[in-house]
This record gives sequence, C-alpha cells and structure tokens, in this order.
Amino acid sequence: MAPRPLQSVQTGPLSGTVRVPGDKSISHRALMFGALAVGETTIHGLLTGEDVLHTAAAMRALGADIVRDDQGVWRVRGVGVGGLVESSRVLDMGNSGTAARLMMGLVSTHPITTFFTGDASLTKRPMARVSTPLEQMGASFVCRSGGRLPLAVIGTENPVPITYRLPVASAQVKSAILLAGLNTPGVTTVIEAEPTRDHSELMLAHFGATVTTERIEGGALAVSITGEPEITGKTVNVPADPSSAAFLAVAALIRPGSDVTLTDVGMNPRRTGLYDTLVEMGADITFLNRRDQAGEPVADLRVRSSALTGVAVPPDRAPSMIDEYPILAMAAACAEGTTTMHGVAELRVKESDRLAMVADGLHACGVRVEAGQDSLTVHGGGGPPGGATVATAMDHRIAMSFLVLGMASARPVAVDDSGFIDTSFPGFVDLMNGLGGRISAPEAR
Ligand SMILES: O=C(O)C1=C[C@@H](OP(=O)(O)O)[C@@H](O)[C@H](O)C1
Ligand SMILES: C=C(OP(=O)(O)O)C(=O)O
Repeated sequence: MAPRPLQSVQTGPLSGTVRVPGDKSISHRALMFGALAVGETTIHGLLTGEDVLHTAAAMRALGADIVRDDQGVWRVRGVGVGGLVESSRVLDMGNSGTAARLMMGLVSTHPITTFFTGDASLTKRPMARVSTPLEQMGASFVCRSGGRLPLAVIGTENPVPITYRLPVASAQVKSAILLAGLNTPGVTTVIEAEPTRDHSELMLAHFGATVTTERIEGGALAVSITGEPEITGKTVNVPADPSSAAFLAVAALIRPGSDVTLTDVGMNPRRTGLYDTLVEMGADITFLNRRDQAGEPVADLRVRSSALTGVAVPPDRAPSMIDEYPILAMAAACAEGTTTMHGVAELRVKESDRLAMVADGLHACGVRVEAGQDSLTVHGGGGPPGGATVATAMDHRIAMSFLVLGMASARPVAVDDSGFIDTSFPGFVDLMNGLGGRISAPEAR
C-alpha cells in the first residue's frame, strides 16, 4: 500500500469527551477464547483494528464461526478446547506480534500443522522466545533463520505440561504457554519475575478455566492453568484501550488550556504505568467513576493541561507501560528537565526498534535525546522546535507519538506514513481533530 504521510501543527486548547476504541490485548483474547469455548460468545466494543481482524480471520480458518452483527456486536461460536481444525491456508498475522505469538501457542497442542506469516515488520521479530517453550511441550517448528516468520508449527498429539521461567518479561510468551496448556493434560505453569499484563488469566477464568497465580520465592509469580477444561461462551465487554487513550491524554497535557475526558478506560494495574509516571511528572489527571467491567477495572479520566517535570522511570515499571514509552518520550520533550527511562531493551523488538526510532525522530525535531542499549534519556525545556518529517518504520505508535508532538511544536511535525495507525487505533486522526487537533495531509496546507 502507498505510504500515507500526515502532518500535525500546533493547536489551541483541546476539549471534549471521547471514548477511544476497545483494548487491543483484550480484543485478541476475546476472539481466541470465544473460538475455543462451547456455545456463543458475545463481544461488545471489540477493537476493529487490523491486528484484531487478523486474529478473527485466523480463528475462522481454524474452524470458529465469527460474525459481526448490524449493531457492531461480535458473535463467536467456538469449537471447544481441542477442537481446532487444520487450515488449508497460510495464516497471515499482518503487523501483530500478539496475534502471531498467542496463536502459535494455541495450535501447538493440537494435532495439526499451521503455517504463519506476517508483514515486513512482523517477519523481523523474534519468535524463538515462544517456540522454545512450546517445543518442550512437544510441538515442532520449521522457522526462518533467527526463529522468524514465516514458520510452520507442527502441533503435537501428546502434549506434556511444563513449568517454564520466562527469560524476558512478556505477556505474549506467558499467554502462548498458557494457551498451549489449555489443551494439555495436567497443570502448566509459567513463572514470571516481573508481573506482566494478566488479561489471559482474567479472561480464561471468566470463561470457566482454572487459572491460579501464586507468589513464590524471590517474589516471582507462578501462573498455572489446569488443562482440558470445558470452557463455555460468555459475554465480554471490552474497555477502551489505555494504550490508545495515552495519546489523547498526553496531547491534552501538553496543550495549554486543554480539558479532555476519556471515558471507560481500562485501568488494570498491570497496564497503568504511564499514568503513574505522568502523575509523578505533575500531570493533572482525575480518575473518575472507578468501576469494574467484566473482571477488568475501568475509569473515566479527566485530563487538564499541566506543567510537566522530568522524572526517572524505574525499570520495574516497564511491563506495565511497555507500549507507552514512545508517547512518554513526547511528554518528556515538552517537560522541564530530564526524563530517564531504564530497563527498556524490549522496545528494540517491537513493530520497529522503538528506541532508535524515538531517538532519531526527536533528534530530527531538535530535541536532545540519548538512546542506550537498554535506556532512553530525553532532555526537555523550552518546547520542541519540530520542523521535521519523521520515519515511522511500519510502527503505529511511532506515527501517533510524533503527530502528538507536532501539536506542541514550534514548527509542524510530519510522519512519512500514518497507514499503520489502523492496526490499533482506527479513527485516531478524526478523534484528535474533533478535540481541536490540526492533523492533515501535508499537501492540504
Ligand atoms: O500480551 C499482549 O497483548 C501484549 C503484550 C506486550 O508484548 P510483549 O509480551 O512482547 O511485551 C505488548 O507490547 C503488546 O502490545 C501486547
Ligand atoms: C507491541 C505492540 O503490539 P504487538 O506486539 O501485538 O505487535 C503494540 O501494539 O505496541
């Protein structure tokens, strides 16, 4: 597809009340678990971003019946745990690491062979972190060099449960193993030194599986699933995605006079590290109407423009805000003083090398920045000069982050391609412009 450049120019105050689209992590899982349940699952507020649509297509190819009704409600008729059928097609997971890795887990303990591929970004990302534990459970893999896509998963008929200690903090790897454990007799356990997002655990329990989390020696968590349960179709209400809300929240903070309310935002504590960090920086965010929605906490966030000050973000916060470092870096560029982020090496293996892309883009916009192997330092003060076209490398979060920076920069900030925003946040530009943003095609000005 042809690249879609966009540019963002400095705006006045932002104001209004909006609901950003549904949570991406929860949407993937609702489709996958619905596809494995007996009976009908009804999903309200599913994210219709391209990443999630790839999961829907793949689950259909493996036997589930998935439709979207006229009201936008998704209905899934599942095959039952163990009931996936072999696909005659290669499953294309597009740009989505979550879709690829969780599905690799699912099919690995079914006696079927499944071929996976993805786009030019996904085929660069490491998959051995998933295939290594799944091999221990009995599956085999034929991968491209470096354990990358395209790859084939030869599922096992006789899976064995494992206890596996995660070498990297990753909810995708944890979930892939738990999903493999779903069709494995006995108890499969994942040990994580740092707590990562627990949407799989919460939703599997909601569907009727037995999932336990126990604190063990050294403070690590042991997450266990008892295999071969019968899970039954349920209703899932998907909260608004805190990772998408982050772009609007930071935009409101950095534009003087802004007052924006974001409704229904998921507030699972394993996802809210960015909001904790912004509050430490001096952000005026009020968490209103805190409530529970189908096992997930949600709140409405009122965000008012604030003078921000740089902070040191501790490394143990990284799993709870792993996708939010690019937008935090933009907030840091608009803050007074220096913000340091440590323990962020995982950013190098996302849709792009996010440490490099953020550092290069900020540098091009006249902001002082240093990227280390595992760290990022942004020097704020004086407001970002802007005036650059930033490369986005097929990465939705890099594109959205720099469009937000442009809203507060002295000169416009352009991005070379905004097309990948649709993977996670369809409607981003219209929502932002509806609040008072000025994002448009460069030639339109
Ligand atoms: O489990 C998930 O839904 C996700 C986990 C994270 O990836 P890692 O597990 O690779 O950290 C995150 O970056 C991704 O956007 C979604
Ligand atoms: C890293 C991300 O997603 P995924 O790993 O699913 O591609 C993201 O959305 O920022």
